[in-house]
Amino acid sequence: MIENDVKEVLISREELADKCRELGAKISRDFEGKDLVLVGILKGSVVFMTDLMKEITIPCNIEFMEVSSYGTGAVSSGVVKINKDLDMDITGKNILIVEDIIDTGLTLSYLVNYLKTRGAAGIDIVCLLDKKERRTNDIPVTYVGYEVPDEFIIGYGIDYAEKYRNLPYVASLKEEIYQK
Ligand SMILES: O=P(O)(O)OC[C@H]1O[C@H](OP(=O)(O)OP(=O)(O)O)[C@H](O)[C@@H]1O
Ligand SMILES: Nc1nc2[nH]cnc2c(=O)[nH]1
Repeated sequence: MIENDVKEVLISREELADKCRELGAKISRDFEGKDLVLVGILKGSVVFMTDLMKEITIPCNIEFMEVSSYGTGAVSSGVVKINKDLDMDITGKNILIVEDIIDTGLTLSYLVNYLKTRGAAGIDIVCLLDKKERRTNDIPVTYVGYEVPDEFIIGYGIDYAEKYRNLPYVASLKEEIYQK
């Protein structure tokens, strides 16, 4: 049972559903009349993206990119790699990057710079979880769901070594699992 490796449940499924409703309503208001493209960053954002997009009531395109910097473990390699790029031309579009978690900020600062080179009219970020105390790359995040402590976070799309993405809530992982 994957639940046995959970140290503490940090955000329940009910709280996550409420947060998606709240963020979806704000985004729908703020981007009314604009050419909006949601860009989900695989794989971690997949659950958040799915729940959030159902709460957005204005027309929008859905795109995905896959980038990685963490390899299979708990420590970032420091180098961001694009494994899957956008499928569409984003010239003149308003991009809303949908991320699960911001930690050092390396991934998002790399992505924002990259998307600027692709001719986007505007780039905003919605990030479910913010590990603020770990930030090394300062990056403006337009919408933040929750601040989380500097613990190893899993669940609701977020993995450790590709496991635990299917936990329906956000939790911290027991130290003995990732310090093995
Ligand atoms: O702020 P940073 O220190 O850059 O960390 C945040 C990034 O780390 C995670 O992705 P990961 O590379 O683990 O890939 P995944 O989404 O496929 O799990 C997460 O989804 C963010 O993209
Ligand atoms: N799974 C996971 N990925 C991360 N990437 C950056 N921080 C984290 C974290 O706490 N958990």
